[in-house]
Formats: sequence, C-alpha cells, structure tokens
Amino acid sequence: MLKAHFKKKLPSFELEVDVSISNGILALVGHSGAGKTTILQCVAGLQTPSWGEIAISNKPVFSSELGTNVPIRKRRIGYLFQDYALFPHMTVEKNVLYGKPKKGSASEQVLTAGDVLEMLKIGHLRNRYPSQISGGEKQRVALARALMTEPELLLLDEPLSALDQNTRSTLQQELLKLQAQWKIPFVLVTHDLQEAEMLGDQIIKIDHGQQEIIKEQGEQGKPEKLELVRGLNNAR
Ligand SMILES: Nc1ncnc2c1ncn2[C@@H]1O[C@H](COP(=O)(O)OP(=O)(O)OP(=O)(O)O)[C@@H](O)[C@H]1O
Repeated sequence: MLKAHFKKKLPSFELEVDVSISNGILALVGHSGAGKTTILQCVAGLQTPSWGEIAISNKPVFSSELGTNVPIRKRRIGYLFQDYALFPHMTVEKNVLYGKPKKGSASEQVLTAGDVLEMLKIGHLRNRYPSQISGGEKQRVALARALMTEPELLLLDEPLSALDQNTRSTLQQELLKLQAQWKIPFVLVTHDLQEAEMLGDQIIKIDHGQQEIIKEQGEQGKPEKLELVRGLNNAR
C-alpha cells in the first residue's frame, strides 16, 4: 500500500501529489519534465518533499509535520531505472545479489538469487556481463535485482521505453503477471498512454506538477485483467 500526499517546490512549478494505491498498478503519464520522476524519487527517499506525508504499508516514511524522513534503504522499495543501472563489471548473478538485504536488516530474506533468476527466465545468463546480454535481458536483470530486496512497493521509471516493440509487449505481460503474483503495488511511469491503459489499474496524468485522474482504481482484480493473467499462466 502507498499513500502519498505532498508538495515539492521545483524551479519552474510546484509539484502537488495526492495518490493512494493498495494493490495493483498505478500508472503515471505525462510529458517530459512534468514531474513524474520527481514523484518516484520523493516516494523512494531520493528527494525530500517541501510538505506532506508518505506512507508505505501503513508506515509513515515521510511526514513534514512529525519530522519523519526514513532513509531510502529502510523504505522496502524496489526501484527500476529507465537505463537499467546495472554494474558493468559484475556478472548477472552478482548484479542480482547486490539487491540482497544486508545481514541484520529489517527484511527477512527468504528468496535466493537462483529463485529470482529462474522466475524471470534468466538463469542461463547468470555468468554473463551486462555488455553480453540484450536490452530486454538487462531489464529482467534489473527487475530481478529490485525483487531481491523483497520490496513492499515497486517503482518503475519508464522501464520499457528503450526496448523494441516485441520485447516490450512480452515484458508488459510479465509485469502484469508479476504484480498478480507478488501482490504489492507497482508505480509505473510511462510516456505511453496505451501502455498505461494496458497496465494501469489507476492512471494519473501529470502536467506541470498538477495531477489529473484519468482512470480511478476500481474493484481489485478486475475480471478482464484476471482473464489476461490466467491466459498468460495457461500459456506457460
Ligand atoms: N535536479 C534537478 N534540479 C533542478 N530541477 C530539476 C531537477 N530534476 C528535475 N528538475 C526539474 O523538475 C521538473 C520535473 O522533472 P522530472 O524529472 O520529475 O520530470 P519527468 O516528468 O519525469 O520528465 P521525463 O519524462 O523527461 O523523465 C522539470 O521541470 C525539471 O527540469
């Protein structure tokens, strides 16, 4: 669950956000420079809002009133960047293991790198380096690394925009399936309204820092989306 109600002063406008998602995918759409990445960064703890409150799984991680500002490593968030942000000198497996929480951290680790690599069908790539795999494979590795943290919320900043249409369609379906399996909220930033419509249970347009609701979150597990996920499961 994510609840975020905050403002952030930016050089050319003030960003105002009031979003809430308990499960499913919240898609943020909007032009370049509208404020989408800033929203993700405030939720993650990479930027600090000027005012407001952010709660993840009912725990406040930011409150201007109470002076709360939980650091990024304690927010239980997976963050997927547009450019994958893999370490070039590390193998696929080492990159994925990098997401594993350190001993004694709040997360009780039950997943192994092997589990996650198999789940995303990249087990055979474990000893390769990022320069030896395709863009779609890199994105799966980045996703695997984000999932290793066993996040309570997954933030995806245009994760598919650099991919060709076929790879993009496959990964869109994988994201839907993954969300249905993990049952944690995803916040997905995209330029593409079609992608937002296909993936978003809720769609919010951001324009100059102001939000407009394009699609409200309906009943959880809408029939058409469940059918799509069932179809994908049956196809495997
Ligand atoms: N580090 C920064 N310093 C100053 N201004 C910034 C900084 N980062 C972003 N901005 C400004 O804040 C506004 C919102 O930027 P943001 O990156 O959130 O937009 P976006 O919607 O994610 O854009 P894009 O789709 O191009 O990634 C823009 O006007 C941008 O110029």
